[in-house]
Amino acid sequence: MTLVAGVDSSTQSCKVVVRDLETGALVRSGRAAHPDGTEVDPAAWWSALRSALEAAGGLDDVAAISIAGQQHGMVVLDSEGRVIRDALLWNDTRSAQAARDLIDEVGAEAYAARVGVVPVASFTATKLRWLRDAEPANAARVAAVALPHDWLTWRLLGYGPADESPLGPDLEALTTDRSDASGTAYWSAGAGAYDFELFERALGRPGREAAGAAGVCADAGARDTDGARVILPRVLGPADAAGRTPDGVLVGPGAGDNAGAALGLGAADGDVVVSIGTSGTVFAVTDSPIADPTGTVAGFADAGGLNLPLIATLNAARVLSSIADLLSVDFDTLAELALSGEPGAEGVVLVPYFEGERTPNLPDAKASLHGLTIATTRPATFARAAIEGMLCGLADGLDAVRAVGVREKRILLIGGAAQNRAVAAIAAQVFDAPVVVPAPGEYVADGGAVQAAWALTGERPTWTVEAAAPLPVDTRAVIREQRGQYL
Ligand SMILES: Nc1ncnc2c1ncn2[C@@H]1O[C@H](COP(=O)(O)OP(=O)(O)O)[C@@H](O)[C@H]1O
Ligand SMILES: O=C(CO)[C@@H](O)[C@H](O)COP(=O)(O)O
Repeated sequence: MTLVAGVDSSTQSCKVVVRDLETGALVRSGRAAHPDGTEVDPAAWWSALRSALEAAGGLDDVAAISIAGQQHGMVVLDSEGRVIRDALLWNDTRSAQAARDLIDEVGAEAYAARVGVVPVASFTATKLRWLRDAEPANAARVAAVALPHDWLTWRLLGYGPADESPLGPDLEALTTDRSDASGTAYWSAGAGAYDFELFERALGRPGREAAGAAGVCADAGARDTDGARVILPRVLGPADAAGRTPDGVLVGPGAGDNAGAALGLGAADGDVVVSIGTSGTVFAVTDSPIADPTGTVAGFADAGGLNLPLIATLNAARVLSSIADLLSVDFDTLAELALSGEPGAEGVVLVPYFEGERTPNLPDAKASLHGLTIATTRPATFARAAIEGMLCGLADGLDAVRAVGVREKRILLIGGAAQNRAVAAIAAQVFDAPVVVPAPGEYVADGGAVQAAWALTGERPTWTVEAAAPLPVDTRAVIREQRGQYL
């Protein structure tokens, strides 16, 4: 049996799946936790990846692997391959002013036209601008900029600081893929190329694409050794390999986690994916790139050679864990409480902007609870209002992706919180389209396994994904309508 592995290095944890190349059957899996916080030492991800791989039985009998991961995080490396400062994650909003500055300088329409996105605090470019302004000494030391999955792929290939890796700090060996590159705000899915002027505008230093690992690099002249230009990872296509691990395991291109999920689910025309993890996301695979000058919908690339228009919220599964903690209940009891009441939670509305918000773009917002009376101040209304409030943000996201031309036949509901029976049931009352909850699984890591298989064989595998029957559409207008008065 030939085995392939996929990884999801997500915000809260690292998950590994090992699958049979032929049938796609799950053979083994493993996971390890990531630290909390929006600023993380990437060494913690490397350590979690190694633990999760060990828990999944290791790579000795695995032919190929590919790493998908949380998007946008800023990993800055010096010329010795060392991480200069902790990575700023996608949900770190300190670069909100930097985003506004970049838009003032370039213009929202120009950004959308050039790279398919208008900067918000999540995107890598804004974090680089923040670094330039807040930590100029660190900005001056930057020799390469990578995303979380790029950096982990590089480490897995054997690169890193000289005292920590067999192959040493060859920054030219850094790779990324189209999907993750498109979340930087300096790579265009439409053009299939970096926009180096936008990169330089962000960091204040010129950039260039990595030439390829030593001994592999076709164009030795492309290497410039004076370090004047900052290296950006070489962008791989869907079937490309990044290289091999020191033990000979083929390494696929990797992906942003949402693109990974689309691949793992086999999302096709008519499918809109709603993912409820640390982030809430709504996305679809489309033939044409989109450029939304309002910045609501990001024109990302997918991991299969197409496009992935996407909206993201900062407040998703953690809204539910916060309210469950507040009520001192587990997730099953939270579900029971939420389902014990009527749609609309007796007028109680949670606007759940606990962490600021990205859609709508309100990085400094806070959460608020409305409509309480003495009679409605009960665990059941809080539980329902939390789920309804979180889902309403995603329903607005569905409207936004529809507004750029996406037409869904069904919604595929995935991510940790999709396993909550109240979330699935209330989703059928909030959305106005059939909701399908695929079998519980790690679809981002599965996307990594698809990439590994693709890089190994040259063919995209056609594994089947099990899904329950669609939940009947049961839209209750009151849920979204009553919230309108509090936005
Ligand atoms: N039954 C459940 N009900 C609600 N939330 C859940 C449930 N199970 C897991 N979660 C939440 O899902 C999140 C993890 O989901 P996941 O998709 O793995 O997130 P990420 O990819 O962002 O790390 C955690 O915040 C966890 O608390
Ligand atoms: O910022 C985005 C997408 O643009 C997020 O979706 C991150 O990619 C993190 O994902 P999770 O850890 O929530 O899966």
